[in-house]
Amino acid sequence: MAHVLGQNQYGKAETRVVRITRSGARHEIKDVSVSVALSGDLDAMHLSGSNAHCLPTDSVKNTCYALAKQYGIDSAEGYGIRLARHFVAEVAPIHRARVRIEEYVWDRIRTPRAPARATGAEEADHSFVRRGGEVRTAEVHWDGKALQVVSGLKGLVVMNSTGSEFRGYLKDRYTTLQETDDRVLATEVTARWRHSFTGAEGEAEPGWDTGWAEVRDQLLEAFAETYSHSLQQTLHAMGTRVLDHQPGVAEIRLQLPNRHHFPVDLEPFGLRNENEVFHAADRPYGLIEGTVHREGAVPAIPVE
Ligand SMILES: O=c1[nH]c(=O)c2[nH]c(=O)[nH]c2[nH]1
Repeated sequence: MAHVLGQNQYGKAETRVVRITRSGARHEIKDVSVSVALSGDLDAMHLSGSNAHCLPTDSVKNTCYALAKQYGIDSAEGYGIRLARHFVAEVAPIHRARVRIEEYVWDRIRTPRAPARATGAEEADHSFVRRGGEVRTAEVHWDGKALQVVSGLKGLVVMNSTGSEFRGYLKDRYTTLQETDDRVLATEVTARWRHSFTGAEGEAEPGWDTGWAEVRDQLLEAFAETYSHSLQQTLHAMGTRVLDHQPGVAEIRLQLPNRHHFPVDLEPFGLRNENEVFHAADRPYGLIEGTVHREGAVPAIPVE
């Protein structure tokens, strides 16, 4: 008995598009994951092996980038409608398109040093923190004699849409990376800081909550205000900022994965990508880690 081909669809899932709009110094960012499923006259592809009706999923992905460049991403819905209409209108065998979009929302980092503007004083022009997903951590060790308290946070995702370069690095025969004087710098901060508090009789306990909030602010401010030659240098600036302002913190350890944003090559479609459309890669990632401690303090936060 013959079997019947039932519902089928295909497309590209989870294309990560970051669209930066640069209106002068003040940037806007849109960060989405797009999943497109197309269906239509695709029976022959499954039954006979003819690919004549198949627009490659690679082209579907490219379309996501190209339309983001040409029309921007005004809203997830608007972008989704544009994409869905595009495939049905432009690709003859395609009769239905389903476009799912997840949008990651970014807020501007607030820093006292940001230029005051009519539109949002104290908000950085090109430094952003991703909303949601952040976790506060604490680790306490007590062996009956010595107390060790380490506060922390993880999942704090930040981005500078400019103000970052990476050049002058060592090159060997396997180096293909091109130098850049203007790149997107994005990372997901894991920070742990050890308090000098010993819990001795009569020693005042620090305000854990206010201290934690201050450290978070200082990490964000340093990230936003540092012109970055590398993530390593930014790490040092962030750690130093915390030690400068928190006398009760003896050391801070930071783990900063470099969340690479690769400019998409739009030349094949006759479009110029002027640092506007990026592919946000999730792996592999550079992993930059380091401790900043006070002179004389013996680092005790474990290296993971
Ligand atoms: O800030 C960076 N540090 C690196 O060590 C590195 N390595 C790399 O390929 N890109 C970058 N960026």
